[in-house]
Amino acid sequence: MRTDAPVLSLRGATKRFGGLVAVNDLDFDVAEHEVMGLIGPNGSGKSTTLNLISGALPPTSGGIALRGTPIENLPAQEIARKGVARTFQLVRLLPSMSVLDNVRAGAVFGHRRRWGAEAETHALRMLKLVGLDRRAHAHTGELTYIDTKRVELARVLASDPEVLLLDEWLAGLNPTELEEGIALIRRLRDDGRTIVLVEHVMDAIRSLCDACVVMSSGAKIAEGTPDEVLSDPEVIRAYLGDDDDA
Ligand SMILES: Nc1ncnc2c1ncn2[C@@H]1O[C@H](COP(=O)(O)OP(=O)(O)OP(=O)(O)O)[C@@H](O)[C@H]1O
Repeated sequence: MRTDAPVLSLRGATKRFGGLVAVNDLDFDVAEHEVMGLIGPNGSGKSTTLNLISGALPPTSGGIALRGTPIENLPAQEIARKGVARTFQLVRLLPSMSVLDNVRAGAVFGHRRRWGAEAETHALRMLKLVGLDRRAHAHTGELTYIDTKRVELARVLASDPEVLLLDEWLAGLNPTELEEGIALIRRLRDDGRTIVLVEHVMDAIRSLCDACVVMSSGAKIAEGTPDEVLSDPEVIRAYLGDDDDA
C-alpha cells in the first residue's frame, strides 16, 4: 500500500571521527520519486552521509529509516537487501567478468533477487537502459571510463532499489559524456526512481534535482529547490570557502 511517508528519512544523524564531527545532527526526508541533491563544499560530510545511509559506517547517534523502518544499526549487506543501492566515487566492478555478468550479479544478489534466465533478461534490460546492451559480452577492462560507470549503474539498477544513492557519478566525465550522463540520470528520474545525488556539477543539480540539502562542516545549512538554495547567501558564503569559521 502506498503512503505519503518518506522513503528515506534521517533524524539527528551524527558521525564523529574522534574529535571531528563529520555529520552533525542531520535531518532530511526523501519522498518517493524524488531526486534529492546533497551538496556542499569539499569535506562538508556528503560522502560520510551516504556511508551512514548505506551502512558502510554506523552513525554515532541518530536515526535513519527506510519506509519508516529503522536501518541505522543494520550491516551494509542487509541495508542493500532492503533496497538501498549505491554507486561509488571509484567504480567497483569485477574486472575478470563480462559486462553482462557484472550486471547479472546485481540482479542475483540485490534487493529483488532474480535467478537464471530471468536474471539475464533483467540484466540485459538494465544494460539497454544505460545504453550499453551492445557491449554485454565485452570485458569490463576494455571499456571507456563512462562505459564502466554505465555498467556500475546498470548493476545497481538490476537490484530494483527503493533508493539509489549516486556518489559523484558524473565526476571525471568530459563535456560530451557529461551531457550523456545527465540525460541518463534524467531518464531514471522520469522512470520515477527515488535518488539521492551527491554532486559537484551544478548544471546537473539544477536540471535534475527536485530538492537539495546543503551541508557545510557536517551540518545542514539550507534546504529547498535548487534555485532557492543556490541563491541563499549562507550557501554562497560556504562555497566561497569561509565555511570553517563557525
Ligand atoms: N574514515 C574517516 N576517518 C576520519 N575522518 C574522516 C573519515 N571519513 C571522512 N572523514 C572526515 O570527515 C569530513 C567529511 O568528509 P566527507 O568525505 O564526508 O566530505 P564530502 O563532503 O563528501 O567531501 P568531498 O566533496 O571532498 O568528497 C572531512 O573532514 C573528512 O576528512
